[in-house]
Amino acid sequence: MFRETNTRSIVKGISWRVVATTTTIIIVYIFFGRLDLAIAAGLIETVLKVVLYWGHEKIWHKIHWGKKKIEPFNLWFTGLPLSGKSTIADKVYKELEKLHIPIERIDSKDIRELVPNIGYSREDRNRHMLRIAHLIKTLQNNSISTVASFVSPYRESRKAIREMVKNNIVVYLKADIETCKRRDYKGVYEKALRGELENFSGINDVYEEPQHAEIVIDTDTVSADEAASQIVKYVRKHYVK
Ligand SMILES: Nc1ncnc2c1ncn2[C@@H]1O[C@H](COP(=O)(O)OS(=O)(=O)O)[C@@H](OP(=O)(O)O)[C@H]1O
Ligand SMILES: Nc1ncnc2c1ncn2[C@@H]1O[C@H](COP(=O)(O)OP(=O)(O)O)[C@@H](O)[C@H]1O
Repeated sequence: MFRETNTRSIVKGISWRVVATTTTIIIVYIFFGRLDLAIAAGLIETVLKVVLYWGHEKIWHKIHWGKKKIEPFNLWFTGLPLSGKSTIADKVYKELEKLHIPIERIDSKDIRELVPNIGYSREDRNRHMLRIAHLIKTLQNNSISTVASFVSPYRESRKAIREMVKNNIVVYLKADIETCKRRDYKGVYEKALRGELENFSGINDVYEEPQHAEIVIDTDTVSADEAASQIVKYVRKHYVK
């Protein structure tokens, strides 16, 4: 993020006055063929317009009509491992970035690398979710929206997130467990089925389906592109009009 310095504003103001005054001088000279008149018009215009511009800006500063506040929102992707969370969330994030709103992407794999000693027990995952909720809340306090993707298999942790975070949009990516196993490019289902992973959601631990998700998409039948487009449409309708 950049902040406009006072020096830059002043230099920009001067450069614009030079361009505008020169234009006025040229136009008056073309019409009347008198350089003295053209320069006088240019000078009067400069003084008058500096004062008028200042007044005009002051008045508009007080008028709130036509201004739209963009409320930060959180898109929360949940679903079984390999249901398509990262794939679709990445696509959605790429599209939302084009709207020039402050937005961040938070994916489970990046966060788990940063937070050591966090496992997959119910207690660990619930604690982990509270940390993520706190992070999102902090970003929202600075008007930054988020696209977050986590398995988040338990209702209580998704409820905690909803309570802590503003404008929470739960996106439940439904997928048949057999489909997820077929997509297993990470080899995690294979490991879980061999008994090498404990508490693996959908295999040897529960995935509690969301009951109040704002968006539900079945990735068995809906392509990743179509899913992303549905989600972006929802965000544009409710938050970025
Ligand atoms: N035991 C166990 N259970 C579930 N998932 C496991 C487990 N071990 C490793 N993995 C891989 O880690 C990813 C899930 O991490 P998350 O941070 O999203 O989980 S949670 O939200 O804290 O429940 C998840 O990745 P995704 O495929 O991106 O969902 C799994 O591949
Ligand atoms: N309709 C779909 N939506 C999302 N991903 C899909 C879809 N069909 C096939 N896939 C594939 O399934 C895999 C999903 O992996 P990923 O996005 O990492 O899931 P997750 O983050 O839920 O573990 C990717 O290889 C993706 O290309």
